[in-house]
Amino acid sequence: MGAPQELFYRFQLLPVHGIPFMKPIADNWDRIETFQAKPDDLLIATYPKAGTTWMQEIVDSIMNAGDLKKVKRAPTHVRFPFLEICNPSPVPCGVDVLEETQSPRIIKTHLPYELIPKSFWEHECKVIYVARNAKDNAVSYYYFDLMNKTQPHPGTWEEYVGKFLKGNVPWGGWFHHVIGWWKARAKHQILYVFYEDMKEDPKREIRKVIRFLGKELSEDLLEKICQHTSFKAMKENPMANYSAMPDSVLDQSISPFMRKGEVSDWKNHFTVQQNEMFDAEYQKRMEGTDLKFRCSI
Ligand SMILES: Nc1ncnc2c1ncn2[C@@H]1O[C@H](COP(=O)(O)OS(=O)(=O)O)[C@@H](OP(=O)(O)O)[C@H]1O
Repeated sequence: MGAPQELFYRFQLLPVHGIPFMKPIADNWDRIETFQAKPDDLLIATYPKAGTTWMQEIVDSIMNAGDLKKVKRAPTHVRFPFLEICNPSPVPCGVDVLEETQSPRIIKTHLPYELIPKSFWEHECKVIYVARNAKDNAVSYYYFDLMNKTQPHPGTWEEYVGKFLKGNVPWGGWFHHVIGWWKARAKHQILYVFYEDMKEDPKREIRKVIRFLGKELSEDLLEKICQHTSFKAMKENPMANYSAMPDSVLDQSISPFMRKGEVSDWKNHFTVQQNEMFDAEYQKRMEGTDLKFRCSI
C-alpha cells in the first residue's frame, strides 16, 4: 500500500443504519450504498475474522484451476478488492479500486446482509458466506484489534468480551450478522459455509465451493488446492499472510495475521465466569433460529 505512516490511526466508530463502522467508512457511506455491481461479481462475505482470507485463497485457486503461479500473482488485499473499506486519501477506497478491476470481480465484504448495496441483488450475484463460532471468532477479533492499527483498541480481554457481545466493534454484532445472512439464503444465491466444517474436512467444503461456482476440477487439482490453502501453507505464503501490509497498518509483531487457525482456541482465553456469561447471552440471542454452530470438532 505504501501509505505514509501518519495516515493511519485507530479510527473512532460511527453508526451507519445503527451499525458501528470506522469513521472513513461512515463518511463514505453514500458511495458504498450506491455501488453498482455486475452480474458476474462474486461476493465473499463474512463477519470479520471468520475465515475470509482462507475462502479467498480457495476461490482464487478454483478460478485459476489450481495454477499456483497465477494465484500467487499478488497479495490477498490486491487480488480481492474490499468493497466498503475506506482509508484517508491517497489510499484508494474499495469502491474506487473496483471501478478499475476487470471482471469477473471477486469482492470481499464484512457488511451485514441488510447493508449490502441493492445492485448485488438486482443482478442476482452469487455470495459465499463464511461463518465461525462466536467464541473463536471473538478471540481472533480480539488479537486482530490489538495488531490492526486502524481499528479501535480492544482494551483487555475481559472488556472485549463485553464489547463483542454488545456488538460494539467495527461491523457490529456477530449475532445480527450470522443470523441475517442465514435468513437471506431463502432469497438469494448464497453458499453458507462454516469455518469448523472447513477445518474438519477441507476437501468436502472445497468441493461445495467448486460446485457452487459451476466448475469441475479433477481430484488431483482438488488435492493441490487443499494443500495450497492449508493453514501452514498460507502462513508461509507472502501472498496470503498479509506480510505485504505495512506494520503501520497491521503490526504482526503484536500478533500474526495467520495466528492459530484452530477450532477451540477460545478454551485458552475464556474464564469459567466469562464462558457462563457468554453462554447465557448466546442462548437468548440465538433463540428461535435453526442456525447451529460447533465450538469444538
Ligand atoms: N488456511 C487456514 N486455515 C485455518 N484458519 C485460517 C486459514 N487462513 C486463515 N485462517 C484464520 O482465519 C482468521 C482470519 O480471519 P479472516 O481471514 O476472516 O480475517 S479478516 O476479517 O479478513 O481480517 C485467523 O484466525 P485465528 O488464527 O484464530 O486468529 C486466521 O489464522
